[in-house]
Amino acid sequence: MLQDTIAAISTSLGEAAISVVRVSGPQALDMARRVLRLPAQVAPRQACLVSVLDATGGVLDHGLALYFKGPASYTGEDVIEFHGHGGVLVTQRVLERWLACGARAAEPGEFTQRAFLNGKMDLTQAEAVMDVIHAQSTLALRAANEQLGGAIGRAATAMQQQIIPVLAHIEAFIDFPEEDISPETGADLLRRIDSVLASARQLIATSAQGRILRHGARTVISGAPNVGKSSLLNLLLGFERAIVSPTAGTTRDTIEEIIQVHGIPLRLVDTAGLREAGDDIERVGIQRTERELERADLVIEVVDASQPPPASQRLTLSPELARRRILILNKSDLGLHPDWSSERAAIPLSCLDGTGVEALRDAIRAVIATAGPLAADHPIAINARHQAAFERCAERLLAAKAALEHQEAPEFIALEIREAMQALGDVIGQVDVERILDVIFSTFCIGK
Ligand SMILES: Nc1nc2c(c(=O)[nH]1)N(C=O)[C@@H](CNc1ccc(C(=O)N[C@@H](CCC(=O)O)C(=O)O)cc1)CN2
Ligand SMILES: Nc1nc2c(ncn2[C@@H]2O[C@H](COP(=O)(O)OP(=O)(O)OP(=O)(O)O)[C@@H](O)[C@H]2O)c(=O)[nH]1
Ligand SMILES: [Mg+2]
Repeated sequence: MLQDTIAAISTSLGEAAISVVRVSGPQALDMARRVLRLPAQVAPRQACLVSVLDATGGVLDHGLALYFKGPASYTGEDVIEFHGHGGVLVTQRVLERWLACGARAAEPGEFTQRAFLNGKMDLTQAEAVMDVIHAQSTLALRAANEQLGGAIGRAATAMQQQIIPVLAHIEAFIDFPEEDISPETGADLLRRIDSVLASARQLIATSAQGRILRHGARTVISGAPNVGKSSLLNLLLGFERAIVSPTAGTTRDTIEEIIQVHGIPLRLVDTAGLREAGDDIERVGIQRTERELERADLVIEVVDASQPPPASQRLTLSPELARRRILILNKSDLGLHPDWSSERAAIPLSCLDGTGVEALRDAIRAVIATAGPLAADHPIAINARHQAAFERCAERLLAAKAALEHQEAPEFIALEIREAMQALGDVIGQVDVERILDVIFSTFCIGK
């Protein structure tokens, strides 16, 4: 299957200064001799200025060709890159030339999949490639680069290295059924298992941060109509995204935007003000608000603090969510009504003059940090797939511990430990690869 040669436009299609068409596979250089006007000798990794020829020998484009001789390439195969002019039509025509000369259009993620299959990177590194591309904040990018550098793969491998001697030890007892595992040996094995368990738990603890860094912390701005929710969204965004007006019920649908606060990506959701609904549209808007609140990582509750606290209309949040709520006393430029002074943790703010925005940013960072270690001091942040695998590993290790403590048959203990090993292998893509590969690479961009 790896015998064919694939080609794709690796840059995004739209008018740009340059674009890259990338080709990988055993026929890459032969095809290049037909598609490009190449010199007789092509030195690997040396850019040369060439023309792309159409079927009749006419010129389609001029650009730079790069030849990477396998295995010293991204995919581990022979790779040719053509860096041409970044027009939509010209780039598509260049790709068509490669296809006409026998290349196959690459599937999404296929270049990186080949890099993985050829041993250029482990599975966590392959996943990190898309994390780097998707990163929307400094911390997300740092965590992605850490993973691309192999940090998670190394952690999983180190855990496997710790388990291997335990497994070897227990398997030795399978071969000598007359011997029992001595209490000292048992205690030593338990200690080693515990140490791997501790590593697994440490990594699992980074998954909440991982989700926030990859997908953004879902931050719902909510409150009664007209308190300034949309004004706050606009203020945080830095431009007038949402319509602001003195009419209550201006925002009817939820509005989502991504911002970065102290390096953390936030998915900000502006909502329809919560009140007894006036019409059907408003009722649907309010239902959406309630749904958003259910899955929020953070709630910014806005009140008009120039007015006394309303009798009703304040949010009722689950205790869990209440800990992740920030109360904003908006319209502080009009003077704060004294009845709000009992709200000690609340932040006075004005969307008109910008007072309080820094205090809000700091509060957001503090609340997000309660979800787990921040990437700044601990750049490892695992994804949901790694989390599931590390959890499976921890479960199997716990089962192995229990079996060891109850002096069960070594065959049984070994089975549990082998499954823990396999879970770690899944993280880096060592075993049973086919099952997970398609799922991962199908989410890639074409040409990556
Ligand atoms: N033009 C271009 N830019 C790119 C890529 C690419 O494929 N082409 N990349 C692709 O996504 C990323 C860079 N990643 C790369 C990783 C390895 C190799 C490579 O040639 N590796 C060889 C040689 C290593 C070396 O010289 O030290 C190897 O691993 O053997 C190239 C790009 C981002 N920028
Ligand atoms: N004085 C003052 N007025 C503000 C402030 N923030 C918002 N306003 C005004 O309050 C009114 C309502 O603002 P919006 O941002 O539309 O309020 P909202 O909460 O999104 O309202 P709905 O979408 O209708 O629920 C507008 O006239 C804003 O100009 C503030 O900090 N100070
Ligand atoms: Mg609004």
